[in-house]
Amino acid sequence: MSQPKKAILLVNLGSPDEPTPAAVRRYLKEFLSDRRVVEGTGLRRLFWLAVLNSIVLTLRPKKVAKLYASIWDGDSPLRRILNQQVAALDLALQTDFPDSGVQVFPAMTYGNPGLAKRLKELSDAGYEKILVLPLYPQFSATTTAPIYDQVSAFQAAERNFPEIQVLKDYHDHPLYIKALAESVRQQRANQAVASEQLILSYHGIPQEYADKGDPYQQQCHRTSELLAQSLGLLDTEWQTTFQSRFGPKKWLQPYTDKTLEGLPAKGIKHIDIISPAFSADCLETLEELSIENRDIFNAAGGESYNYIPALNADPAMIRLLVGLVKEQSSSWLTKEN
Ligand SMILES: C=CC1=C(C)c2cc3[nH]c(cc4nc(cc5[nH]c(cc1n2)c(C)c5CCC(=O)O)C(CCC(=O)O)=C4C)c(C)c3C=C
Ligand SMILES: [Fe+2]
Ligand SMILES: [Fe+2]
Repeated sequence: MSQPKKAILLVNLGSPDEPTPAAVRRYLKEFLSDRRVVEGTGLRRLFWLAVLNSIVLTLRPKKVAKLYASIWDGDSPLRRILNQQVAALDLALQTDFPDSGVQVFPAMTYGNPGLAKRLKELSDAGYEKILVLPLYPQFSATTTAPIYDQVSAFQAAERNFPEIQVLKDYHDHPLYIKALAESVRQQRANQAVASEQLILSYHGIPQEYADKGDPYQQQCHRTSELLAQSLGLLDTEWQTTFQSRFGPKKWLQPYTDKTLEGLPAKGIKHIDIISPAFSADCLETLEELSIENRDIFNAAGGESYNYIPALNADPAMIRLLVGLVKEQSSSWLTKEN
């Protein structure tokens, strides 16, 4: 009897197709029109769409295209690393479970390769089971929920569709914490001057979203606590901050840039900084954290600033992904299923 075709979809946020103002504009329009990302109904929604079209999409693409150009590496790092993660997970599964028949594919919530199109392609190609792994360790209604929305919209539009399962989060998964801890230890083993603090900088969300029940902030704090415990850090040796503010509203605090600006005056001049919410390096880490925030820290009197890369396609990340697949769909990995 032939086996049902099974697919694993690794999904990340998305990037523009190229680092040009026109491509960035298309990407930002799709991303920032999502009601999960910028909430609001009625007049608030109309006001946001007016601001988006008249101000944001006029001014931002030119500035952001330059930032993307400064980190572009034949492709957006986020998409290039997603493809590496897909290839590495696929290889690990074919090696460990050669008869499983499971195949791994990339998808992105916004831009290409788009999730909605990918689901339709897999369904048309006869895949009967799909495991969607959003590459967001912490669940947020602004990032993971849009993946659920696209899966539901796809199913709502079809008469018959594959069985689809979506992983909600892995913020406290032992293999995730272990992978983060290993990367901090590796950084610390090689440094000339010992760091005084580990900064855990997460992408922010508007404070209002957290107040209304988004569990993201709590999950970020839990990840930080588990990582600090695993590294045996004292309370004074680490702190959690939030980066990548967008717009004039209050976002989760403390803000990364303001914190970094204040550290040297408190006598903390040597730091390591890691961004556990990003499973792959991207604009927000390679540019904002590694360049902009480094400059802020150094200008305030900081002396060493070590950015610890995202887990990317490191073996520890792939072990985590294999672990997640086993837990979510262990039966897929045997021949009969
Ligand atoms: C209201 C706006 C935004 C919310 C809420 C938000 C949440 C959020 N985003 C990520 C992960 C990423 N964001 C990235 C870029 C990015 N984010 C926003 C806005 C919001 N994000 C914008 C406008 C942009 C684009 C760049 C810019 O114009 O400043 C990226 C990088 C993409 C890349 O191609 O490199 C990632 C990844 C998380 C995890 C999150 C909330 C939990
Ligand atoms: Fe973002
Ligand atoms: Fe940013």
